[in-house]
Amino acid sequence: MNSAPLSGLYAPSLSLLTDLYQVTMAYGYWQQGMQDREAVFHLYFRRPPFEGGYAVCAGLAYAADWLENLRFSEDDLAYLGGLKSSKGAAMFPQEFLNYLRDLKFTCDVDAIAEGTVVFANEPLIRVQGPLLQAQLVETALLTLVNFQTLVATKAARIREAAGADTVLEFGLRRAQGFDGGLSASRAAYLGGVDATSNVLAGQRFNIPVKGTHAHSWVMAFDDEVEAFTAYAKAFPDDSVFLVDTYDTLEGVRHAIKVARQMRANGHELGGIRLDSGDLAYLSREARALLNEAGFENVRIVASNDLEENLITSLKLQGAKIDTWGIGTQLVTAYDQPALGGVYKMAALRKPNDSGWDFTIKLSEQLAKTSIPGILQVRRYENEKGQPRADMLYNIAEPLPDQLTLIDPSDYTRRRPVRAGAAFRELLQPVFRRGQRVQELPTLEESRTRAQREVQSLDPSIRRFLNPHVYPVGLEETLNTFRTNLILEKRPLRPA
Ligand SMILES: Nc1ncnc2c1ncn2[C@@H]1O[C@H](COP(=O)(O)OP(=O)(O)OP(=O)(O)O)[C@@H](O)[C@H]1O
Ligand SMILES: O=P(O)(O)OC[C@H]1O[C@H](OP(=O)(O)OP(=O)(O)O)[C@H](O)[C@@H]1O
Ligand SMILES: O=C(O)c1cccnc1
Repeated sequence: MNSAPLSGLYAPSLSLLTDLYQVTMAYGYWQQGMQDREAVFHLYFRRPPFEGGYAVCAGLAYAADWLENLRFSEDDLAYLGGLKSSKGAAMFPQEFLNYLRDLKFTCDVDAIAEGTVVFANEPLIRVQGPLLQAQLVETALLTLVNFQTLVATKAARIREAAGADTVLEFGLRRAQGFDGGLSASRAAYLGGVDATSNVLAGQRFNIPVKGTHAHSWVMAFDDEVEAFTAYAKAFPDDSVFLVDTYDTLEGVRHAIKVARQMRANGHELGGIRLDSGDLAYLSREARALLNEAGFENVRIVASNDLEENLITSLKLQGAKIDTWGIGTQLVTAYDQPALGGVYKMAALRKPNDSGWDFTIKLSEQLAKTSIPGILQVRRYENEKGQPRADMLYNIAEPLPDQLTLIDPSDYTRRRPVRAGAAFRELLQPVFRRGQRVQELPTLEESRTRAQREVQSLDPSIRRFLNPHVYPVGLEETLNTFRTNLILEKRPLRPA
């Protein structure tokens, strides 16, 4: 179920889930005879989303599934064969389509496990293999990883604000289409919500499904008491009544009335839901009414455009809310609708030679200049397993004895690595020569990892407002190499 999240969702083949320019470049490389030149690409983002201090990596299960199924079907080839150039000729010749028909994915892929906390500039995925293939997979990897990482991060922030309270994801109706809704539900669960209202996500990913009822249920009856009584008849042990259709506190009194009848019949009301008005005030009043009536265990669910900052504020206001229902803001990542992850070439084998050319994309801003090399991410941790700093280094070059981390956007900021400091390497093999070499963790395992990893971060990095920047440095020889490559590639303009 979890290992093949895309299968059967769309057409038999998803290989055309790409931008046209990947296919035109593939044709060009093939025409040049460059298709098998070995190349290395990294997928990374340049800034954590939501002006936060970290991101939660997600989407690898989808990406691995897509890569494993990368082959062009006859329908795909017929479609590509029908594409025309501006002069009306076939865009791709039959020989190239034949090449695509036989194409098998043979790259090595290393990736950071889903649920790991990650930071700017760290490759989440490294692809190494024939240039044509390593380039062709760019768009799919980005679309599959960017969105889920974004939503998992939003969910982790909401989880942080909610503490030990229950968080339900209610976003499907507001999501970016059904595929957006489905991957958002998966990523939200991975990032830390407890359940979803999305039944398809429940079925496909084994996520617990939960919910209450809508205003229309109340409107379909003559009055609230009748509506609640009918709902309790259908779900005597799992009822949560939505109390704000007409007047919230009056609704709470009606819920209490029905809860008494339920208790007389041996059942307990599960909760009430507030969906409008001042949620701090109304939840406190509702709690008082419920407690006075002997319903201390009836939970108060709140919804209405909630997100992490509102949850924090409501808690500060003394709101008595046990369960948070979160839709729009979570699944659309409302305050930052895209992660901006990129996929950049970092190394290319020299022609007729076994050595590497390390490649770089320059930018006016140092922060946007790519990092050359075949990169690994080494995470240094203290005795308690808390992350202290990450080091990016080039595995194709020997490491010096004394390691120093250099901030990639400010070389004056540097920190030496203590001798014997404990670390783990974050990029782990997923494919070797196109074959899966690792069973990926289940969604549940990735969710557990995410909670553990986020909690292990220093609170200064987790805070929402102006978080501390977690140190990610380039190993000194890599930094020197990068600086020299920038100087070599940048044209000298006389003053
Ligand atoms: N005590 C509070 N402090 C801060 N924000 C709150 C508080 N109570 C509710 N909110 C938030 O204020 C926003 C607007 O609430 P409001 O009740 O006006 O919503 P509404 O959708 O206009 O209500 P209605 O459904 O009655 O039209 C929502 O995002 C809600 O979550
Ligand atoms: O507010 P969200 O975080 O997106 O959570 C989902 C919302 O969806 C439902 O109502 P809907 O918005 O369809 O109608 P309503 O606003 O009129 O209640 C529900 O009552 C929530 O308010
Ligand atoms: O079950 C609910 O209460 C629910 C589901 C979807 C959207 N809003 C609320």
